Amino acid sequence: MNNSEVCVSIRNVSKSFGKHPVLQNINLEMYEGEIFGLLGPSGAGKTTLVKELAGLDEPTEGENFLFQQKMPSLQLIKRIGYMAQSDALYEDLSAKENLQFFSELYGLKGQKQAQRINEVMELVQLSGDTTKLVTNYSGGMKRRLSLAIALLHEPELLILDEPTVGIDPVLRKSIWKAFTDLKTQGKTLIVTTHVMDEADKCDRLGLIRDGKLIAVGTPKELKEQTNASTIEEAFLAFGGAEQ
Ligand SMILES: Nc1ncnc2c1ncn2[C@@H]1O[C@H](COP(=O)(O)OP(=O)(O)OP(=O)(O)O)[C@@H](O)[C@H]1O
Repeated sequence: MNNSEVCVSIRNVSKSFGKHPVLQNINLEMYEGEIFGLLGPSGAGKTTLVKELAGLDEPTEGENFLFQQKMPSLQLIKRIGYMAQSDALYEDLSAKENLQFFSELYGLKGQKQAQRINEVMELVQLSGDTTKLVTNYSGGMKRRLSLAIALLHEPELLILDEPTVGIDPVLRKSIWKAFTDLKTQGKTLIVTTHVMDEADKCDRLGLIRDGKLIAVGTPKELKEQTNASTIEEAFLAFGGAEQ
């Protein structure tokens, strides 16, 4: 993995909201073609960090680089797919109309647009509900539609903030299968999660607590370093709080 190209470089990044430090001197590199998991309890700073990586916020100190370019960068928008923690969907439109709207933003038109909409809806198993209004979607369906939107323009880097919240275990499994398929195609995925069995599916993990990166490594390395049999135990041994 370390021979791969660096895709994301987080350099001395700190972030404060007023006097409240939320990220404290984070240094981290992520490589092309890996699934990198950011794991930490609620309020640890995961969303704040991935928002910066998606170009939606900026650090108070330090710099973030994606594909060797400093963020935020408008040029990189087409290369990134971002799925926010709360779904940013038009409730009064159908799923298909939402997808068409976002396709236009990315310059996807005509036959290519129709093809991509079919592909992503199949991937998230919503093909039968394309014409339904989003307001009539369940929470899990909305999560899946948000994921479909993030995938529309075939981005090289996917930044997914708790992508499987509210999704049942069976579908969660198939979504993780889709993540590993995307990785096989050479995509890079950054996934924030609280869920320990998801953490185990990542190639590498960054454990975050109170805005600090307390450990980085493969799930196996993190468990071995702490003599732990589970990621949860490893997290606690590194000084993390209860999940
Ligand atoms: N715009 C903001 N203004 C003030 N404080 C903020 C803002 N955004 C986030 N915070 C604070 O920053 C801290 C980290 O929040 P963040 O959402 O990054 O955590 P998280 O690890 O993603 O948590 P969760 O898993 O619950 O989403 C929290 O204390 C939160 O209240």
